[in-house]
Amino acid sequence: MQRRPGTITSTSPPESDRRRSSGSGGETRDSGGAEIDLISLTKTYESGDVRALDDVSARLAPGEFVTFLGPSGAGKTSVLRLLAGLEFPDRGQVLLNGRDVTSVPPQRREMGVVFQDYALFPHMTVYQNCAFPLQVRRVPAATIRQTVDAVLNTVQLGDHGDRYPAQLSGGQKQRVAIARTLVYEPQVLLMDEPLGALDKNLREHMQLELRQLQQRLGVTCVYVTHDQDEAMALSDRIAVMRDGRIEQMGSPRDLYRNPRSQFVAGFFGKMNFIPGEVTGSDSDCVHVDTELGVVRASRESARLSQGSLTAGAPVTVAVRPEKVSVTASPPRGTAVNSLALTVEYIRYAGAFTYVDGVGRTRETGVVACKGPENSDITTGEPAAFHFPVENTFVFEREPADQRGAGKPE
Ligand SMILES: Nc1ncnc2c1ncn2[C@@H]1O[C@H](COP(=O)(O)OP(=O)(O)OP(=O)(O)O)[C@@H](O)[C@H]1O
Repeated sequence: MQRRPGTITSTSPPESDRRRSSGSGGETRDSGGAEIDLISLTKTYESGDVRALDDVSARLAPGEFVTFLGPSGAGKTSVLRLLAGLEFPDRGQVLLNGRDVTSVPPQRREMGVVFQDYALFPHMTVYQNCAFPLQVRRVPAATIRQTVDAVLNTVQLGDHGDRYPAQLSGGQKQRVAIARTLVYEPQVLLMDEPLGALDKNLREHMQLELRQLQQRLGVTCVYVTHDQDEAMALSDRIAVMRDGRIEQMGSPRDLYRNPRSQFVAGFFGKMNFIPGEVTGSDSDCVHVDTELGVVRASRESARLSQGSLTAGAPVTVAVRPEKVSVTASPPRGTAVNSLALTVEYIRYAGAFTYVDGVGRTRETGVVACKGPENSDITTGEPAAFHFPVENTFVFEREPADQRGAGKPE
């Protein structure tokens, strides 16, 4: 059954029978998530002197998984808290299926919230933890049993209902925390670093589970993390936040391939950054003088304002290690973007080999990511590092403390 746009649940019993049906395996089936509109959200906390959110706007499609990613203090949690109704904006609106819920209190929004600390009741079993919110709302016992059983099956804990939180692994506890929000049948799941407390292996496993669960239920998911790998693995789209604003929003692939700023480029995967100055441009390319030599970038991959295209403008050249080839001698023919460097390290990483090249001062360098073969390259010897003009970005130079993470180590 399709949900009516604009429906907001009250604290009354969940609409289990109308909206969710139990499959033969006792799994929950849901009819979809809500569309969310964030419109010009601006927020300054009373005790704070910084603007936590500054004109944040985004539209999230029903069933979409959107991650807010950014460094500490960028405003990620503030977005989530405004969405949940735990804070209210100074300006702007939150729409749920087109309906303004900006002033609606948290318990009247159809949203489940999961935080990093699972906040389970230690003296209650898994089943009781999930049943409690429904008991408080005086849902009939038979409905509670049916709903909790179905939800525990959904998170694959159907046979763990009698356990206490202390008898569960971190991943299982987090699944109970998720299950507890699903009993409300939310159209939206809000998650703030929910996997932050888990070790790497379990975290990766839970990422997969979370994504599968979200896709199965069709719920709209808003996720907060500062971990770019997690964001890439989970999301349909990522909003990269910085200083209370969305710097860029797009699919993981789009952000990786077409970063609009040095900050975003540095947040995804590894990136070589080489400082330089513009020497000129023609109809095809921007020319940049760097400590390693002259580099050209196609006009399409130059993210420069007209003012920064003038000779002498400080810029940063950026190229992905996997776009850099390295050979003992320069390639035949054109010498464009071919840098004569000294091989400092060769690092074998299983399927790949990283080759680190440095310039004369050894302060600036380029990392190439190659297949395992590299027999003609030797540590301490000269080599040519070359990369295509069309894969070379040029960004306005960022102050050192504002660059994104992710430079090749
Ligand atoms: N209750 C509050 N009172 C005052 N300032 C606050 C409050 N909550 C957040 N801030 C400030 O608002 C800004 C954004 O905080 P927010 O928690 O949204 O960032 P974040 O990106 O989630 O950071 P983190 O990754 O560290 O959790 C920060 O400068 C923070 O110090």
